[in-house]
This record gives sequence, C-alpha cells and structure tokens, in this order.
Amino acid sequence: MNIKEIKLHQLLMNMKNPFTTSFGTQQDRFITIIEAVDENGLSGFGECVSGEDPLYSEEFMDASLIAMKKYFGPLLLQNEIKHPDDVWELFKPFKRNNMAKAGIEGAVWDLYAKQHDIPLSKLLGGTKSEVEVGVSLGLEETDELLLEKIAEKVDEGYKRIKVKIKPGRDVEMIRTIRRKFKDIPLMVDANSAYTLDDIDTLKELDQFKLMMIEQPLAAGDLIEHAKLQRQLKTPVCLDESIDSYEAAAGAIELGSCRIINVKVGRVGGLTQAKKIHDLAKAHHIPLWCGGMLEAGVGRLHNIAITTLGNFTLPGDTASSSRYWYEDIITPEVNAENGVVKVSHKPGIGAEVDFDKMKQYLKKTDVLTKEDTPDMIFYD
Ligand SMILES: O=C(O)CCC(=O)C1=CC=C[C@@H](O)[C@@H]1C(=O)O
Ligand SMILES: [Mg+2]
Repeated sequence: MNIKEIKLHQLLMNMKNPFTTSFGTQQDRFITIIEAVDENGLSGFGECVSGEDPLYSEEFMDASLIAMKKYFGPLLLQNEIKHPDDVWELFKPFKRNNMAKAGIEGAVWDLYAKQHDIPLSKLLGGTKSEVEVGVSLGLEETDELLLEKIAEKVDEGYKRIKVKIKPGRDVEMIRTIRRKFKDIPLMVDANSAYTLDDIDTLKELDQFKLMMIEQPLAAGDLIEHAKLQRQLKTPVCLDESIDSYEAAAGAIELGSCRIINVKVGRVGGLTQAKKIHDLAKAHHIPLWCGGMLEAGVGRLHNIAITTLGNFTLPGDTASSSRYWYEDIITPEVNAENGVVKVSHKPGIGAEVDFDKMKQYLKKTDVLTKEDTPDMIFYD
C-alpha cells in the first residue's frame, strides 16, 4: 500500500450538551483523526476513540497519542502492508492499546478501500444499503428532563432508546419511563456500576420489558455476569468486557451475555470486529455497534461495520447533530426516522472537511518514513 506519511489531527470538540454516565459527566471530547497518505497523495482516515480520562477503560487519549507516535505510526511506515488485515498482525506484539491500534488501522482500511475504489462497507463484507440506529441518552438531573429527551428522540424516529443507569437512578426511573413510554424499544447501560450484591435491584429491572441490560458488572467479571444472566430474563449485553476476540469467545462459552455491543476501537480495529462478528454469528449472539461519542470519521466506520449481517440490533450511531453543532465530515451522518443510508462512495463514503475541522484543531503531528519505532527493546 506504500503509506508515505501519517498525520495525527488532534481535535477538541465541544458537545451540545453534557453527557452523564455512571462514571461521570463530560461536555468536551478530545478526538484524534488519523490520516494515512499514500505515495499518490490519497488519504485514508481513522478515528482514535480513547476517553479523555481512563474511566471507561484503561485507555486515555494522551497515552494513545504517545502509543501512536512511538510505536504504531512508525511501525506502519516502516513495514509493507498488502491488506488492512496485516495491521493487526504487525501490532500484535504490543499489548493492549486497542483504541490507538484501531485508529491507525481504520485509516489503513479507508485508504485501501479508496485505492480499490470500493465502499468500506463492501470491503468489510457488508450487505446492507441502510442501517437502523438508536440513540444513547445520558443521565439527566431529573427524570422529567430525561422524559423530555426521550420524547424528542422517539419523535425523531430512533429505533431504540438507550438510557444510563446507576445505583439510585435505576428501577424507579425506568418505572417512570415505562409509565409514559409503555412499548418503545428501551435498553439500559450501567457501565459496570453494580456488583452481584445488587442482584435484587437488577432482577427488579426484569419487569420492564427491556431489550437488554448493558454491562451491569465490572469489565473483567465474565463469571459473575454468567451467574447474573442465569437469574435474569432480560438479556445481558456486554460492552467494556469484550475488549478482544478472546474475551468474546470466553463470554459466549460461559454464557456471560446474550448480546454483544461491538465497539471497533475497544476490540482493536475492524479486523478484530469482523472476527467477533463471525464468531457471534456462529453462536447466534446478535450484535449492535456501540458508540464512543465519535466525530464523523468514527461514525462512518461504525456505519460500515454495522452493514455486516449479524449486526441485527439498532446501535448507537445517531446523527452527527446528536452531539455536534458542526461535524468534521461532508455530508454529515444523518438518521432519517432512525435509518442511516450507507454511502456507495469509495472508503468511508464522505469527505473529511478540513475547513470545518480547523475550528477544533489543536495540533497535527506528522510521521514520515524517517520516523522509526522509539523502543528500548530490540530483537
Ligand atoms: O452515542 C454514543 O456514542 C454512545 C455513547 C455511550 O453510550 C457511551 C460512550 C462512551 C462510553 C460510555 O460512556 C458509553 C457506553 O458505554 O456505550
Ligand atoms: Mg456501554
């Protein structure tokens, strides 16, 4: 593929509203857009989705930037890549840092698709021409405010509503929601806020016909989630726990969940996401594509992976306008009545708009073939 340079565009984007989960509230999003440029000046784009602080997972953007500059960017520039699947193999000796790996790998996937003049969705083996999407709503100060947000999103036609829960904002809040919205497709996401000591509370959620309970327990608790799933009617969906193909295989084997939220960054990129897709399909575990409050590049990668057949449940890839006054891509991602049309254009299917991006741009680091991995270890 002969990539001649990699640019790390570091953006600070301000979200329209604060977003509150069980682990905190944010309104600024620190995003890195990775641009891989080939010898003809063609660019492919990826997005690193690491959090600003290591509260969702152990990754955080400052560390991911170091990893991309010290290791993953130079490694890619120093090695011949024939297909995007080679990137995972190249990065394999380096432990974890999945979101940094995925950001670089995503740019390679987009570049390769553009070099071969095919949509990224087709390159991944996707079959859909449109995808159904839902929306994720943060915790609000009051249940009344949350009801207003839900009504707004239901009116916009989103195919499912996801709300955050945490101890003290769970059973009664969901009861209030169900009193007003008896039959909407509704799910909850706990972001690991509970333990098996809370089993009675979690079992009370069974009465509300929820689509799923996402990540009730800690990320590493596959056995505890299996114990919980055996006591719940409602499907458990895992997010933070599924940080690799092996974790997905373990969770399926143990019965830790009945649904998996696939996040491309969390699992290390599109190659691993495809592998998890095929494994889950073989075991009749439905998937949906979760979100990490992405800008447009990440949203388009999410749309592309969602075109694979076993992504059967609406994901978190709502319209760009859900979070951003102005996204960095043209056209923006737009869900009409909860449906996003898949672009037929090559690659991610929309242009990165540098005029719009520059309002958020803090810094761009450029890596060239002069840059070698900055390592103590040697073979
Ligand atoms: O709209 C989106 O991008 C999904 C937002 C969302 O629910 C999450 C984003 C990032 C981490 C978590 O807080 C949470 C999730 O767990 O899915
Ligand atoms: Mg989640």
